[in-house]
Amino acid sequence: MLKVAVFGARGRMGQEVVGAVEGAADLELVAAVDSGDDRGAVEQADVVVDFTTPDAVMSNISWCIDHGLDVVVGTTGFTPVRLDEVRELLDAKPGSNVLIAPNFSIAAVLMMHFATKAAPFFESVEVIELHHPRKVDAPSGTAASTARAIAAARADAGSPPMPDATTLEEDGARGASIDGVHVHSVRLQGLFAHQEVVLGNPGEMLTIRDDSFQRSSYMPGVLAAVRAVGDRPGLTVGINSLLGIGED
Ligand SMILES: NC(=O)C1=CN([C@@H]2O[C@H](COP(=O)(O)OP(=O)(O)OC[C@H]3O[C@@H](n4cnc5c(N)ncnc54)[C@H](O)[C@@H]3O)[C@@H](O)[C@H]2O)C=CC1
Ligand SMILES: O=C(O)C1=N[C@H](C(=O)O)C[C@H](O)C1
Repeated sequence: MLKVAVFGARGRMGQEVVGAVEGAADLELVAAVDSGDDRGAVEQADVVVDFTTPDAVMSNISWCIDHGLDVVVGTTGFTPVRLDEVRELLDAKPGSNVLIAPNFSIAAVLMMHFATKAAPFFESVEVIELHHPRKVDAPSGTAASTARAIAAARADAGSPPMPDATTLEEDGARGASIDGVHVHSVRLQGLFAHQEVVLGNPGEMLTIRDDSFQRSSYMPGVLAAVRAVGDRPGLTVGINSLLGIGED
């Protein structure tokens, strides 16, 4: 039995992860902790799963590395700078493995993969993410990660800058620009988690869209990561390699 602890256990995702771990025959839930709870039982775990907040997650990872525990992280807020900080923590105290994924849903992982492949074939690409209004961060971690991957794919392919004549703009009207890719965030009652990547050429358009309707959509990916992280030294970003989908 692989022993699992959950950080953020009383949150929306944490509760779903607790249920998924309890329902898996090969996993044992040894601790379910939230803000302010005692962490004593976490030290028995093989793997900690973190779905907390962008403010808390770096110190949580650091705590796990200090205690020699492997970590699966779904919490958002991971810029390239933060990923480098995690690598530095691992270098300073080897022994733990960390897997960080902006999105554990198969549909979202494929959406990001297809969008990255398609991006160099189009003159214009923008990202529109739509979420429930209780979400605290914008843009979503998935959208930020998609934009970075699209920008990298276009740079590798030698794509020219995207056409855009905007010189007069109300603040924020063109969304966030992440590595030059515009990202627009919608927060709407009734929605859960959705993203479109829109790609345009003269006379044609491609839309790549994924929809998560419920948090159970993340659980196969989270449990696959829990089972795999022990065999993946250092930092793994994304679950593409676990699913055999191209490169992370
Ligand atoms: N990677 C993925 O596939 C997904 C990622 N997320 C991300 O997961 C994170 C959590 O989302 P939700 O569950 O909706 O948020 P939430 O606000 O419902 O839950 C966060 C929980 O973390 C707790 N918490 C805060 N600091 C803590 C600490 N230091 N130790 C332990 N617990 C702590 C809070 O008290 C709260 O219960 C967000 O960053 C969200 O964007 C959400 C869905 C899927
Ligand atoms: O907060 C959420 O709900 C979600 N957060 C993740 C993100 O920011 O990308 C994943 C998914 O979109 C749901």
